[in-house]
Amino acid sequence: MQVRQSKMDLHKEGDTGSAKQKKVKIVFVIGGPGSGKGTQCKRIAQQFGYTHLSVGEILRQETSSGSETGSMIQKIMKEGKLVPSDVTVRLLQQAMQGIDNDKFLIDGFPRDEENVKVFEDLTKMEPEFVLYLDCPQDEMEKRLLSRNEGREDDNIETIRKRFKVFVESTLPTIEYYESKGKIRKVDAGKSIDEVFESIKVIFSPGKDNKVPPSKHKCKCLIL
Ligand SMILES: Nc1ncnc2c1ncn2[C@@H]1O[C@H](COP(=O)(O)OP(=O)(O)OP(=O)(O)O)[C@@H](O)[C@H]1O
Ligand SMILES: Nc1ccn([C@@H]2O[C@H](COP(=O)(O)O)[C@@H](O)[C@H]2O)c(=O)n1
Ligand SMILES: [Mg+2]
Repeated sequence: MQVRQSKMDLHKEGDTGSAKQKKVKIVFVIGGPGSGKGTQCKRIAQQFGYTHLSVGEILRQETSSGSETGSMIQKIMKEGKLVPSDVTVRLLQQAMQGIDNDKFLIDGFPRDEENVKVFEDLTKMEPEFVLYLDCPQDEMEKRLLSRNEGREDDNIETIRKRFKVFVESTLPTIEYYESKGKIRKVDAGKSIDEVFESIKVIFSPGKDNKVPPSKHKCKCLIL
């Protein structure tokens, strides 16, 4: 069953049917809170033609919809916890289905092993690679406390809870992708420009991005 006509047709649950093939390249961007995911994704999207989707932003938008799901999400985010993966992945799928691009940067995803499993089950896709912004915690804390964007979760109490979730739930997903040879780690504790210089190497074709040429192409999906 298709929801919308788009160059990007993702699986919907129960859609095991037609043999239409689509090529979509997905890069997950993970790192601790304040590691600079949003900042760097904007630059990558601009320079390399990706569509940047921030999962945190998608969830925040849902909180202003007035729906019951929105209220549930708002409560969870305030506590620095993780939204159930079925909710998150469905909202992410909806956001992707409306976009006519075949290259996506998914910022802030996955956050735990359940995110990974539900994403793989519902979309039948895997990321091309996972960009990991590795940043010292004291630097991330400093950045978040001076971010000043009015986010309800940018207070010291919630920030510490988010760090705990990162260590306990998100780091294991990095190990999972490491075992698949998909982690591209950069030192995100440097200046914005310096971090982007390291990232450019990873995204530039023909550079030492450790993606073997045969695997660098988009995956073909059978829908
Ligand atoms: N390399 C850097 N050096 C100094 N400040 C930075 C750097 N990267 C980002 N910042 C600043 O730190 C703050 C957090 O950055 P950003 O919003 O990109 O992080 P994030 O990883 O998306 O965080 P979150 O997970 O909370 O959404 C912003 O105010 C941003 O301008
Ligand atoms: N996969 C995700 C991503 C985010 N959340 C929730 O949103 C909060 C903010 O996310 P940012 O990426 O903008 O920092 C995060 O603390 C979680 O509450 C989520 O549940 N699952
Ligand atoms: Mg962000």
